[in-house]
Amino acid sequence: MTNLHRHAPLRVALVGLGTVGGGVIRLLQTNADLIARRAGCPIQIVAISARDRNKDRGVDLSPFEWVDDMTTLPGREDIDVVVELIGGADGPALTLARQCLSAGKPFVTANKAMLAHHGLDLAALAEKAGIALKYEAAVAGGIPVIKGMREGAAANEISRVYGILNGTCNYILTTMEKEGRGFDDVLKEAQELGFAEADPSFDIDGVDAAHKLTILASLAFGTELDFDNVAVTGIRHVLAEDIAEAAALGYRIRLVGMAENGPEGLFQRVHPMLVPLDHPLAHVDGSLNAVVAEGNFVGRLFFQGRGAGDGPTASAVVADLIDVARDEYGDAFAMPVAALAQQPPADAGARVGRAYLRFKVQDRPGVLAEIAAATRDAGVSIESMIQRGASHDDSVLMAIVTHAGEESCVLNTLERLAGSDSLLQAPMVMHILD
Ligand SMILES: NC(=O)C1=CN([C@@H]2O[C@H](COP(=O)(O)OP(=O)(O)OC[C@H]3O[C@@H](n4cnc5c(N)ncnc54)[C@H](O)[C@@H]3O)[C@@H](O)[C@H]2O)C=CC1
Ligand SMILES: N[C@@H](CC=O)C(=O)O
Ligand code: NA
Repeated sequence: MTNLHRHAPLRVALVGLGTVGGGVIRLLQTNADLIARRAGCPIQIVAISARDRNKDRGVDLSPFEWVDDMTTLPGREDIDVVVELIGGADGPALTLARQCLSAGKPFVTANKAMLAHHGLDLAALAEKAGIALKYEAAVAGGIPVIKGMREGAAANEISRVYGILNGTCNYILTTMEKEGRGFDDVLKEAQELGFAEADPSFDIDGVDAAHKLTILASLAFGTELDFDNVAVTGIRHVLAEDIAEAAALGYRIRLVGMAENGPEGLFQRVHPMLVPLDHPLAHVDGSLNAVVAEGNFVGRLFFQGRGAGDGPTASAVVADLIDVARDEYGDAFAMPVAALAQQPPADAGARVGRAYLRFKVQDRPGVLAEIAAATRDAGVSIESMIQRGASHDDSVLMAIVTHAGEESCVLNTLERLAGSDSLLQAPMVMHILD
């Protein structure tokens, strides 16, 4: 340790000792001296808590006091800040957050589920107590996008924010694409690498990305968090054939979270999209995340980095602790809760864009004409089409890219085909990023 510290140590209680908690312990140990110089004081874990005291976590926990009842932490005067790395929108994480913020104890969390659902209430508690509520790890893991949006881009009116917000899905999609491996096999690997949520359906069904998008949208637009109006589609129904057809058409498939704000309302959606090869998001691979924000003075900002895993996520948690030690914090959502605007949701059907439609159909005369008639009657104009027969049965895969048109017309095409006995499975629609 150097002798340049300005203050006594920042004393931390760490709750949750899984992937991220373990990473935080390792990072605070490995970079202790540098962190102390940057923070102006050493950052020391004094107390730890998790569900299972006896589990081997691959880190030495003996220097720390084990606490069985985490609800005792908010009242302790020998603890300066509580770090919550349990997860879950409600339950013990939320109880702990409320107790800490009500008791005037600064609070650091990586819990995007809790923030997406209860962020405004928690921010109001922090505001009332005049203390820090920090959550850099909650969105895009190690990328300092919360700081970037809250501080760096704070002068701008942001019209659109979008990006790849889930490391597990990006790892699955890009590994399937590059190595031709199956979905379940790659998901298992993402879990072993510590990327996935405790319940991985939150990842693959797009819910985790929606939690993060909710937070980003509030920061970007100065609007209240509105998780309930995020339209969510995950990657469960993306087939290896879609990835191959998208590649043949000049695209890569990514799970994209996108939010736009304008006079027509707040548009928020998470869905697999076709990303043109010349767009930077097409080159974001593995557990990388990326966020694009378009500001009226700064122009296009592009943030990229590791969105999941112990090291990157711990990096964000400890950055928050350094801010707490420096006494550098402000309103959790970049302005007082009362100043956040209430914005109604926009009508997605009126959006104009291009789309990819995939049909698995019977290989028999008239099927192509049936689909073409449905698109024509719905007012959808076709830009390109690929049709391939399967070698193992008499099915045909038809992949269509439309010209730009209203999304409601694409949905109308599907409605016209609903119930057709030519379709062997439900069609897939993916919008194309422009
Ligand atoms: N793993 C990652 O790459 C990232 C995770 N996060 C978030 O960080 C948080 C922690 O995630 P992980 O470390 O991956 O989870 P994990 O499942 O590896 O660890 C969770 C820890 O919390 C403890 N825990 C769970 N329920 C508890 C309860 N009721 N009482 C006491 N302890 C309890 C477990 O014993 C375990 O030590 C979650 O909110 C997650 O969404 C955020 C960014 C990235
Ligand atoms: N499960 C999440 C972890 C980080 O937020 C992901 O895969 O991105
Ligand atoms: Na982050």
